Amino acid sequence: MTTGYLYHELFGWHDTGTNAGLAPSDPAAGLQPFVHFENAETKRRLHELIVVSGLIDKLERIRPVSATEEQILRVHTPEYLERIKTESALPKGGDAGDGLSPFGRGGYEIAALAAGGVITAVEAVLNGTVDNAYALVRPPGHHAVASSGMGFCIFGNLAIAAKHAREALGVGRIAILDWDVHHGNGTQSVFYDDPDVLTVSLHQDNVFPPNSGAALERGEGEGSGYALNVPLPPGTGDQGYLYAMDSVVVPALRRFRPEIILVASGFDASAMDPLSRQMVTSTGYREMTRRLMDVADEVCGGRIAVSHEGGYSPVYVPFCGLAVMETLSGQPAFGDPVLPIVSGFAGHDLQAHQKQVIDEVAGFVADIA
Ligand SMILES: Cc1nn(C)c(C)c1/N=N/c1ccc(/C=C/C(=O)NO)cc1
Ligand SMILES: [Zn+2]
Repeated sequence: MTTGYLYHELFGWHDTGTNAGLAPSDPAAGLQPFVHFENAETKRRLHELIVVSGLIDKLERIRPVSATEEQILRVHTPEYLERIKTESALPKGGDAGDGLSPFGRGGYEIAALAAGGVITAVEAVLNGTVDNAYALVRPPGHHAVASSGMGFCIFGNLAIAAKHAREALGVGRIAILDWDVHHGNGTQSVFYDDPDVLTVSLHQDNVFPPNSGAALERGEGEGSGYALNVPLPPGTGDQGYLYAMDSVVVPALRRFRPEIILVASGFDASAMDPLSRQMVTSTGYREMTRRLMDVADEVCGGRIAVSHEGGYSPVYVPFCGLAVMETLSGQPAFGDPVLPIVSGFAGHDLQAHQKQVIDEVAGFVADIA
């Protein structure tokens, strides 16, 4: 099994400042400056664990190539692209649109490298250089919509890569699974009316964006039925996520039969994440990846390309990400010293109210033609 791995130090230089990602510091309101939750550390620590664990020697290193303006414009408006370029040239940079997604000078070039990194990883999988790939990119992308960034995202990295695969490489059906704990609203919006791109989002119910990702968001027009959303209750642990994989994701992929599966891989559903309230452990991520690989082997020659999204625990993101990449590459587990703590939490078993949500969405899978 040849697994491609893409990372670049520039991703650690994306400057998100000290507004914590929630609101600019404001002493009068008691808001002290705080490192932005979407910071370099959570990605750099994952990269360094991949190196220190020795897994890096089992992976095929892929060098990112920056996305071109033409590639970015397949998803984003010219006005938005120009605004990012203009603000990126300023001494203190700018913001992607919601005041929570800042970038420093040169932020455009880094965001273009992130989007291009995902394109590069997808191309390596499609041309057979690697069997599957993980692009550890930053800034993340799954919240970005055509005319604005949001939720720490500047460009829709995976959406741009999927558009490239279809429009430049002639790929037919593409499935995009988003297991980041927040709704993959941006990716969904790009393909909402497209029956050839299936988007499936597993997320904690109504965390971010507000009022986004309900089970009844199922696509529109020609794309009706080709968006699936599983708004999981807070506290959902490994078995809840695995039941969602078995009941919704795998059956949907079997019916849809994509030519490649893309994954928006955030680790903010982990049991140690500060921005959400799920309980997934490295074992949960390992098993989710295993199930995805099994169905990918069935339907699309194992072709999977993964793009890093959120995940804000500097302690646990490394072990969750390592578990995914060990599974993708068929390597044995290095070990997760945090696992005894988080796997011991009560509530990992499938709960009735979680099963109810998942079973409702499972009923929609039959509408995939
Ligand atoms: C502040 C604020 N104010 N209000 C009203 C809302 C709803 C706010 N939440 N902001 C957030 C909360 C979480 C994220 C996570 C992004 C991610 O990890 N995506 O994968 C982004 C923005
Ligand atoms: Zn997230």
